[in-house]
Amino acid sequence: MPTAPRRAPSAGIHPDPSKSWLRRAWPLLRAHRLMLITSLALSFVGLIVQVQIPNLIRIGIDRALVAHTEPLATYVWLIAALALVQGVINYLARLYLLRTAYELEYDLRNVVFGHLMRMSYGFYDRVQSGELMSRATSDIRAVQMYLTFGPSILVQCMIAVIAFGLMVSINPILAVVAMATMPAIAVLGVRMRKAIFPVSWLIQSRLAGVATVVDENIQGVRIVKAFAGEQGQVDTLARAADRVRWAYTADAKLRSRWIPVMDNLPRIGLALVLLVGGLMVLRGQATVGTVVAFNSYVLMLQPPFRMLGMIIMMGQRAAASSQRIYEILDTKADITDRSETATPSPRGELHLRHVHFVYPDGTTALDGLDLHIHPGETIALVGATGAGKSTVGRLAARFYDVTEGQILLDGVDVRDYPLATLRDRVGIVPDEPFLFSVSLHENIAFGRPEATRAQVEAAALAAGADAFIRDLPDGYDTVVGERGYTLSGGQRQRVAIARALLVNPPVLILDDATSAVDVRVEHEIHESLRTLMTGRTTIVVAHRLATIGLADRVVLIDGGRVVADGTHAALLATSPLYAQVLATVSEEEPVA
Ligand SMILES: Nc1ncnc2c1ncn2[C@@H]1O[C@H](COP(=O)(O)OP(=O)(O)OP(=O)(O)O)[C@@H](O)[C@H]1O
Repeated sequence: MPTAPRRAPSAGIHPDPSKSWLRRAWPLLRAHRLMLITSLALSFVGLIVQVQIPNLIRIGIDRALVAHTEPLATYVWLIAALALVQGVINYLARLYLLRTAYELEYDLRNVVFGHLMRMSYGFYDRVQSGELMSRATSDIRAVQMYLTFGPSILVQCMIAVIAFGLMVSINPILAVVAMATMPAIAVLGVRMRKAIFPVSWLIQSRLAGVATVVDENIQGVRIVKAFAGEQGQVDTLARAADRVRWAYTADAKLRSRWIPVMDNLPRIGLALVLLVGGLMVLRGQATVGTVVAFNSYVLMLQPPFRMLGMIIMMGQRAAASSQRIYEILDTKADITDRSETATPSPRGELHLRHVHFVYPDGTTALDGLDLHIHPGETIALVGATGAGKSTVGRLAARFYDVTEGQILLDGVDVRDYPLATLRDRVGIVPDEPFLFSVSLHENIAFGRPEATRAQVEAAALAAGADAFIRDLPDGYDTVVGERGYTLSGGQRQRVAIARALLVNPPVLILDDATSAVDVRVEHEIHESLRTLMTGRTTIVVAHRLATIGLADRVVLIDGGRVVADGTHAALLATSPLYAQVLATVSEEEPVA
């Protein structure tokens, strides 16, 4: 299916954090100002038309029904025509307003997601994905709503000014009477929102809580089932759902207390207009048409006054939401292109010099590691759990930057490569390969989206994946289930190997690529791995004896540094620690 070309966001957020949230969001609004202003202008015109209708009713009643000086039909047609015009104008105003809102949301979403994609591993170590999801959805919506619906509500409030002017020109005393309840409606509206607002927040966060429980259980359903944890999880969900129920009930109680009050206030306004207006009619100071028209004005004016409270709360919510979005956008990506140095032609020589590395949470993983790997060499990294083996690969591919020391690829510091070039030259097959819910072709071609079917098939063939893919109902077009769970561990592993093969990097890091599979499948994968390793420098993080067998040289790591380096046989003979680590490894070796 051809994908639509992506529209780049029209604008971003002002980068200066010292500015107010609205000023920082200003570039976004400005980018869509034409559409927003058109919508606001249309809605203003619509309101002017709307305000004319009660006045026409007044004239119609007074002249056609009371004085009999003009035909009734004239007014009926006139009002119907104005209603039609107002309908068309309102349709356009609403259309443009919603389009502005969704364009703005599109921009904000793209800006936030683009920034998230630039962030490094360190950032994702710190933040919770649920928290990010909520920022990327409900916070963006809250800001969008205020930026677009806020001005629109303000324009609607202008109706009060226009209508009041018109009422004063008809009957000043009755105009004041008609407006008498409006301040009370505005004040009570603000109070109502203030009372309801915290509960709405509570509902939002509790709904997010339920979503987290559901999400974790769907993601972790295999563990839940494996440990017969279904009942426990159902109870956990019931507790979260009960918290939501409580918050909704509290919200319902508040609303049922406030809404009748808010609904009845305009009726008091109507009664006042009838009382004062009626007395004036009896004394000949006003016409019947005026009383009817002012009734309509009272009803027309109360929604904008009610909405004042809403706009204040929307503003507060948007301010809080924008701060959470800005927090993400203000976090600078720490792994970025450093300089524009000429990159040497790839040979695959990797040299780690006195590398120290401390994870963002303070854990020291590497502590003065020295390692030189020659082009085309395959080394196995061996060590006890937590020794720092995987960290070596993460630093070589620059998922993190070294704290001290240097990693040189073909004589140039990895930090001096453009990131895209570096990632092309250092490939990683992780221990838990991640597959996207797209076709197998797209999964294999992830690093080379332009690859042809023939290239994808060749990579899959070399990785030993071609045969099982062809057996699937749609072959290479088969869409794998979420995270590739419709495939077996060994199949996923082979798809990941094919993905790396297609990119063809001169340096390859296999992070324990066979840990998830049984010995028979491991044997088959080793065949694929051998193909993968030929002609390139390879680091294998090895947990199994068989994997160590793939390497020319074994490097033993302990406490974040190299403690022994040589062939398997030499290390076995000279390093008691190596023998000890191997003994643990062999114990973990699954029985075939
Ligand atoms: N993202 C992280 N944040 C903080 N500390 C981490 C992180 N990843 C690893 N560590 C810590 O760094 C140290 C080295 O971890 P590393 O994953 O490199 O070990 P390893 O030798 O690959 O272990 P294993 O064989 O168990 O996979 C460990 O103490 C580990 O707890």
